[in-house]
Amino acid sequence: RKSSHAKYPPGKTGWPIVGEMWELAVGGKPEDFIKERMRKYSPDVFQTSLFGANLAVFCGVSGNKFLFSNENKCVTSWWPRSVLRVLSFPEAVKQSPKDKSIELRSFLPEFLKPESLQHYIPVMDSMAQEHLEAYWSPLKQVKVFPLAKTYTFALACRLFISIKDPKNVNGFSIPFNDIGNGLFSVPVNFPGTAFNRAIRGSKVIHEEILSLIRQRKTELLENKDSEAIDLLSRILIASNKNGRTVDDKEIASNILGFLVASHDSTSILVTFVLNYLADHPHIYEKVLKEQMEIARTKAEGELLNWEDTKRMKYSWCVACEAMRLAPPALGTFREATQDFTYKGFTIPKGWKTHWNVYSTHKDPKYFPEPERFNPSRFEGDGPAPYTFVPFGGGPRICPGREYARLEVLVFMHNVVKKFKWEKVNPGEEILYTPTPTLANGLQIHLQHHKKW
Ligand code: HEM
Repeated sequence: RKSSHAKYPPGKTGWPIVGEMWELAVGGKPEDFIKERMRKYSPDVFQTSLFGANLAVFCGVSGNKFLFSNENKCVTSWWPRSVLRVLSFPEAVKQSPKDKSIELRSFLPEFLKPESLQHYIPVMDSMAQEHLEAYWSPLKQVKVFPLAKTYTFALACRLFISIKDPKNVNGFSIPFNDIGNGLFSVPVNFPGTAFNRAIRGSKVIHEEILSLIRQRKTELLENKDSEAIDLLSRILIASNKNGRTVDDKEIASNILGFLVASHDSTSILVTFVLNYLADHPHIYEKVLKEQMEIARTKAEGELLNWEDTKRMKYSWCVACEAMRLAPPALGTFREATQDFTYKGFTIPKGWKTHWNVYSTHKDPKYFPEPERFNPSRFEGDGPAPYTFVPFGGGPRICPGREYARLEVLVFMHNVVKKFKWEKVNPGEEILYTPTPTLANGLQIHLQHHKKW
C-alpha cells in the first residue's frame, strides 16, 4: 500500500520471489550486502527483497534501537513464510505469525529461568565429557561443525524432550538438518529445492514428536513421569492448567521450533570459538588458564555447577567476540502495525522490516580494528548499547541466550582441558549460507594434553 506523497526508503527489490537472495547468500558475504546498500542508499534504512518478502532494512545503532524498543508500539514480530511453513503443520500456517510467536515464547520462561538452568549444568558437563570421550579422544583429526551439531542436538533432545538413546537422536538429526537448511530459503516448493526438503523433514519430526507427546501424556496421567523437569512435560502441564486445550500438533510445532532455534545457532558458535582459538594460541592459553583454575578446585568426578560458570568470564568474552565476527543468527523481522515515519522515510502499516547484525558488528566507530579478534573488547563495560546484538534485543530478545551461554562455556571447559588443536588447512574459507560456516566444517588436528 503506497501513497504518491510519501517518501519511501531507497533501494531495489530484485527478482520476483527470489528478490536479492542471490546477492545475499550466494553471490557474496551478507556483510558486504548490507554495507554496500547502506553506502549506496542510506545508512539508516533501505529497501530490498529477501526470504520471499519485501523488507525495509533498519541499520545502525538507531535502527536496532528503534525496532527493539518499539515492539508492540508500532512494530511486532514477523517471520517469513518459509519459516512458518517449515515449522508448522500445513493447516496451522493460516494462523497469524503474531499469535505463533507469542505461543513460542510463553512456554519458555519456566524452562529457561536461572533456577532451572542451574540443573542443566551438570547434565551439560557429563554429556560434553561423554561426547569428547566417544567422538574426539580416539582420533588425531576431527571435523568440528558436524560434531558440534551432534553434541548440541543430543543435549537439546535430552533436556527438552528427555530422549537419551543416541540411536533415536541420530535418527532425528538427518531430517533435522534439512529443516535448518531450508528454513530461510526461497519458498519454492518443488522436489529438489531446500524448501521442499525442509518441509519433508518437518513432517517426519512432527510425527515423531507427536507420538512422544501421546506417550508422555499417558505417563503424566499415570503419574509415571520421572523426567518432570523437561520442556515437554512443562508445556503439557501448563497447557492443561490454563483451562484451554492446546492441540497436540500445536505443541509439536512449538517443540520443533525450540529444537530448531537452539540447533544451528549453538553449533555455529561452538565451531567458531574453536576456529578462533586455533588462530590465536595466546588467547587459547588464557582460556586454558581460566578453565584450569576452575578444574583444579574440583574433586575427581565432580561436575561443574553454576558458581563455576560465573568464573568463566574471559571464556565468555571469547565466545562474544566469536559471535561478533561470525554471528550465528543474521537478524530477524518485524511488521509495522501502523504507518510511521523513520528518519524522514514513510513506513506504511503492514510493511515488513529487518534488522541485521552486520550493520553494527564491524563498525570501527564501536569496534576499533573491527577485523581483529580481540576478546578484551568485552571486558569492563563492553560495547555500547545496540551495537553488539547477536541475540536481538527488546522484549523479543532470544529467550535461549543464557542456555546458549552455559552450553558453550561448559563445552569450552571440557575441550581445552583435554586438547590443544591446529587447523588442518589454516586458510579454510568462511562461507555464508547466509549464516557463517567453514568450507570443510573446520578440520583440526588434535593434540592430547599430557595428564595434568
Ligand atoms: C548462540 C546461540 C543463539 C543465538 C545467536 C540466538 C539468536 C537469536 C536471535 C537473534 C533471535 C531473534 C531475537 C529478536 O528478534 O530480537 C532469537 C530468537 C529466539 N531464540 Fe535464539 N539464539 C541462540 C540460541 C537459542 C537457544 C539455545 C534457544 C532455546 C533454548 C533459542 C530459542 C529462541 C526462540 C524460541 C526465539 C524466538 C523468540 C520469539 O519469537 O520471541 N535460541 N534467537
